Amino acid sequence: MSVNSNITSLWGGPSYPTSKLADIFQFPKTVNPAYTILQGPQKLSALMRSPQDLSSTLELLRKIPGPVSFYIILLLISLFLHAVYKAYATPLRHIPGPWIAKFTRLWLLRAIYSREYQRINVELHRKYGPVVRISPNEYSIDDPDAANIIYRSRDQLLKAPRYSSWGLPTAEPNIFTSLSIEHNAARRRQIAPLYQLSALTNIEYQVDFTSTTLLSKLSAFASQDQPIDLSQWLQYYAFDTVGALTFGKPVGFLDRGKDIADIISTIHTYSRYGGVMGVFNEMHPYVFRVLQFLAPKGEIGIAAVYAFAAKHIAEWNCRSENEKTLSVEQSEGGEVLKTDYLTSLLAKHRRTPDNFSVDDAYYHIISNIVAGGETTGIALTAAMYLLVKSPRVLERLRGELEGMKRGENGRVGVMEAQICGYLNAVIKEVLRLFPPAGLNLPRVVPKGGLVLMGSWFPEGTIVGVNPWVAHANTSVFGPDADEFRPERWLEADQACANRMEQYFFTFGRGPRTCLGKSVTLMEMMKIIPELVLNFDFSFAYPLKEWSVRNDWFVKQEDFMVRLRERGTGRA
Ligand code: HEM
Repeated sequence: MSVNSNITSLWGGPSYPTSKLADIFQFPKTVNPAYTILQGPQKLSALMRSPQDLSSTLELLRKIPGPVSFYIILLLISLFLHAVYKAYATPLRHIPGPWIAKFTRLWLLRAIYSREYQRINVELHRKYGPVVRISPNEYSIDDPDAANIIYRSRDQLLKAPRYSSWGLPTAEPNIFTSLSIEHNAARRRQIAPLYQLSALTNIEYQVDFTSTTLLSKLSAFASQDQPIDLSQWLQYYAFDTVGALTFGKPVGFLDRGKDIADIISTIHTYSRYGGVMGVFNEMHPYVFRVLQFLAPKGEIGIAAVYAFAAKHIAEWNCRSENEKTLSVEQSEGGEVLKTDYLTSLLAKHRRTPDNFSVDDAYYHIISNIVAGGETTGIALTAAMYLLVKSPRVLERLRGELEGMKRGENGRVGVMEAQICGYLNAVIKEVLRLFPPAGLNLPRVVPKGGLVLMGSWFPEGTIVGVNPWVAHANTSVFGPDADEFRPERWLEADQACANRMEQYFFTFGRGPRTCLGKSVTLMEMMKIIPELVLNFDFSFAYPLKEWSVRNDWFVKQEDFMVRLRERGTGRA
């Protein structure tokens, strides 16, 4: 697959900011009764709950000329009988859950569409217990022993087809969306060493560069005593940082103080699309093509990320042979990061052109931006929010950090941060209380079925744990699981610590665990100390809460703060 074909085959962009995409799911207002049935999850569930609506719909259907209405009624009856059969002809019919979810995936669709799935899912488990039926063939699990089986490393369970909805049906699946164990493993092997913390420390100066830009922006806001949306600036920071690590220079969100080419909002809308569409993933290739057809053409949104990457590859290709050799030499010595991911991967291509193509490099770097920007921005926002809300924790953290050693350039080094016990406990607790991924991580029960929590789950059943549910489990994290208390990670005895560690789902579990975990941790370890040492933050509007929306990534907005420089840091 050539670089160009990749770019042109894309769904081009931000055409649908979150609110607009929602409109796509609303069918046109029309007198055609078939549309009345299809008008979206809310209407449909209302229809199912209300016999009056149902009878009026049947009345409408009756008005359609003879044979057509006959076939529609036949179709509805067969669908109904099929749903009833699926609901009860399973050994898992005793598993509790919302009544309607036994019969149709529409309950799940509606719950995800509501953008509050993490809250709904936690409440479901509080009401029904450790296993809940959330669709005719899908079960949400909250049990550490069952989780050990579902996310095991040997004989790993396949990812559920839902993941394909985050992929482009016209292209090779990416590492995250791939449903094939072999494909995923082969692709992961190509780059995994470059994502270890030891490799990343070589290029942490890229993080320092964007940190300095963020801190000077915040200083300016502090001197103007201007309220700012910190969630937005931390998103710019996270995207610029992962951009710098990937391409050797930031995309420029911080400098320009805006979402360039709507890249950030498009990635977010795309994650919402994947989450909602995943429930009926078999329709994704068709819906995607329609959206692609409707999307404005040009280098905007995700297409802009691809174009940005293609431009950097082209620039590298235009270098003289001498320069190229030099950059290969700079990156020689096996799998090491010398300047950025792209240069290292192109160097890998240069060393072993038959095993690793330029397109392979292209394939890998895109996922850095798509998977690594928003997630880290969310984690940083959660950290700052929880610290502003918890003066006790903030004070203890500052106490630890004030004496910490700095690197030569005056910035906090990851090696120094790694040995700060309380800082690491704070980061862990933030990621526990506010995991950025907010849907179940579904897997398919393999041939022969599985016994989970004493029940037999037949082959093909979908099972999964939601990080929000796991982290609210009081038997693992204690009766104060709802509280932000970093000390829990420092005080726990070995057995309890192991149990918490095993049930820590922020980055997933098992062989498909997050590849970029160390990238995020490095960013958090470096920037959180800088922020809390350099500034005092206070809520700009104490009575107004931030807004949180679950679109697979549980993103915050309107985290409005005022800042004051403390004079003890080194902004
Ligand atoms: C707070 C930050 C992050 C969170 C919460 C997060 C969360 C996750 C989760 C939960 C999964 C596993 C999904 C599953 O099992 O269904 C995952 C996979 C993945 N993540 Fe992250 N992630 C973060 C940052 C990053 C970064 C910075 C990168 C890249 C630079 C990245 C790249 C990936 C990739 C490539 C996968 C797919 C791995 C595979 O399936 O083999 N992530 N992430």
